[in-house]
Amino acid sequence: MKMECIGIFGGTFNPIHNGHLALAQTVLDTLHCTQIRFVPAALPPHKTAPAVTAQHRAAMVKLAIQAHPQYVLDSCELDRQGPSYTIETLHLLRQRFPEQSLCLLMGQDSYQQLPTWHRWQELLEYCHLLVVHRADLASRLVLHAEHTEKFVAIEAFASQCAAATHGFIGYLPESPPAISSTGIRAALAHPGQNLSDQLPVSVLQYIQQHHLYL
Ligand SMILES: Nc1ncnc2c1ncn2[C@@H]1O[C@H](COP(=O)(O)OP(=O)(O)OP(=O)(O)O)[C@@H](O)[C@H]1O
Ligand SMILES: O=C(O)c1ccc[n+]([C@@H]2O[C@H](COP(=O)([O-])O)[C@@H](O)[C@H]2O)c1
Repeated sequence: MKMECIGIFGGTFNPIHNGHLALAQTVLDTLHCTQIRFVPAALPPHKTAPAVTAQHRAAMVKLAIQAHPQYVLDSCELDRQGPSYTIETLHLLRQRFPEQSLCLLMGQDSYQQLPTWHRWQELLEYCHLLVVHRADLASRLVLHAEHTEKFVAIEAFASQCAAATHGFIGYLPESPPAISSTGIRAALAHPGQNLSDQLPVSVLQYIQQHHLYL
């Protein structure tokens, strides 16, 4: 029998953009997850505290995903104090979903930084890990030595996500568009630019209504 697979997509989402949404759609098409949980980081561990509050960032995620029945806003990191360590989020989600397969999603840039994450070697005890290629990153995926035995080709990875609760790594070579929140923030600081191909209109309207990123 196939196991339910839940995608976990953490990010600063400052703001959420079409690259994030394309990543989620590619994952849905590949893994047949029943849901993807978008988890905005309250205090991203490796970034300076965002000027835009976690509440605003979460509200933009909610708007961006509201029309998609398989996308869920998970605010669990907003309820915690201190840095938003992913291992703590996974611990919580594993308690909430003990029988399901959990798959942590991340872009290739995040994966290359993984050894700097809090208790990173324990991540695979809680979830699978799917790394998605990032078009604006020239280099190819460099697997961490600790992961070589856990890495499987994408077809086998999709099968493992339907058979095991955690423990495998996969790589999706299809790139979402080369969009970044950094680029969007820079563009928003110069009003008059057309960003409608980079983020949902509802998010753009929210940004304008609340005078964010000026
Ligand atoms: N265009 C993209 N292609 C592939 N992965 C992406 C893309 N944009 C973001 N991601 C991934 O989504 C996750 C959350 O990203 P994040 O919210 O930090 O957005 P970002 O665009 O990278 O932000 P910033 O430019 O502020 O660093 C990270 O794992 C990141 O690698
Ligand atoms: O747990 C950690 O130590 C850790 C370190 C860096 C990043 N993360 C998580 O990785 C996700 C993407 O991070 P960022 O900084 O690219 O938005 C987000 O959910 C962060 O909380 C987690």
